[in-house]
Amino acid sequence: MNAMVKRRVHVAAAAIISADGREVLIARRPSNVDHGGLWEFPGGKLAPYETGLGGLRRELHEELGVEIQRAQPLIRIHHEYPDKHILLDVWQVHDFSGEPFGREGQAVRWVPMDELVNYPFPAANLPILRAVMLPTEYLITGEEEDEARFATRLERALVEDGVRLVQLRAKALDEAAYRERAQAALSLCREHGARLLLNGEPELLEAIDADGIQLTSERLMQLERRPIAEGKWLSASTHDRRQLDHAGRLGCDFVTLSPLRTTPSHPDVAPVGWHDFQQLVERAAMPVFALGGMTRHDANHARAVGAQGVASIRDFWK
Ligand SMILES: Nc1nc2c([nH]c(=O)n2[C@@H]2O[C@H](COP(=O)(O)OP(=O)(O)OP(=O)(O)O)[C@@H](O)[C@H]2O)c(=O)[nH]1
Ligand SMILES: [Mg+2]
Repeated sequence: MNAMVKRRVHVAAAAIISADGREVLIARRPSNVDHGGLWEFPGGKLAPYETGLGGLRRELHEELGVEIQRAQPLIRIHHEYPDKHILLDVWQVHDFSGEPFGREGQAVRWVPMDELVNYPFPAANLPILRAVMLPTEYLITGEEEDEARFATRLERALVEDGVRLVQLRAKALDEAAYRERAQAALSLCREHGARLLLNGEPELLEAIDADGIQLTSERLMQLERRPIAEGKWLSASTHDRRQLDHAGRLGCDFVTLSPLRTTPSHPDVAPVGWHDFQQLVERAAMPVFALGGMTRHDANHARAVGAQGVASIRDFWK
């Protein structure tokens, strides 16, 4: 086949979420088709002139016998298969009518989010799994000198705001003090079912069994290989195309992209703005959180332009 005329395929797929928010519906591809026997998110190729959501409505009706009531964009993935370029346009479906079943004879199964990794999916699907498992809000902890007040603030965000993803950022602390705070933060996060990423060196995970590491953009660019195991979450701070591409090569599970707006903390840095943000995110190989002047009120807009959601200190650290 001539590589110059690789087929371009636009596919719409759905992460259908159970009413309690804990499970997602997956289906097994028949053994006689492309990627046969692998699991997938239900959906299929768009017909000419169909929109993503329009095509998805048709596919879910045909494949599962359900009608979409409410859907939100989750992630768009561009992936090169040997024979084709595929755009996977994935939607999170929160409400639907009808009882899903395999109308084409395929197996369908409700699976708890954190068991998704045990199912074999096509190669393009890894970022989708990440996106399904991640929330729309990412709390970055702010300055705090007092450990008791730190704990109170973190617990407030976990309980009142329902935060489920936390980055412990504490540039003012020395290593010993950081570790101590990390242990306290980890217990609180565990207690409330939240994940904790440590902002710092990958080696920190040897001392503190947190859920992952957030790299600075500087550290990101120095690394040539993923520095932590697949079972832990790797994130990085990015500000431009070069850093996003490098994060993709390194196998980052998600990233932040900033500053979306000008912020008091970085007044001299030119903001990315929604327009460029959307273009950068479109080509990113992993879920992206918008950071910089964001509040939870920006989350829907962020999703609409392709982001996983918003990351913020200000809006959660009260
Ligand atoms: N639906 C779906 N397709 C996926 C996923 N991941 C992935 O790589 N693909 C690929 O995207 C393409 C989707 O094609 P499909 O076979 O579902 O298309 P379709 O429902 O329109 O079927 P048809 O062409 O047999 O009528 C396949 O090449 C498939 O391997 C996924 O999670 N869901
Ligand atoms: Mg299909």
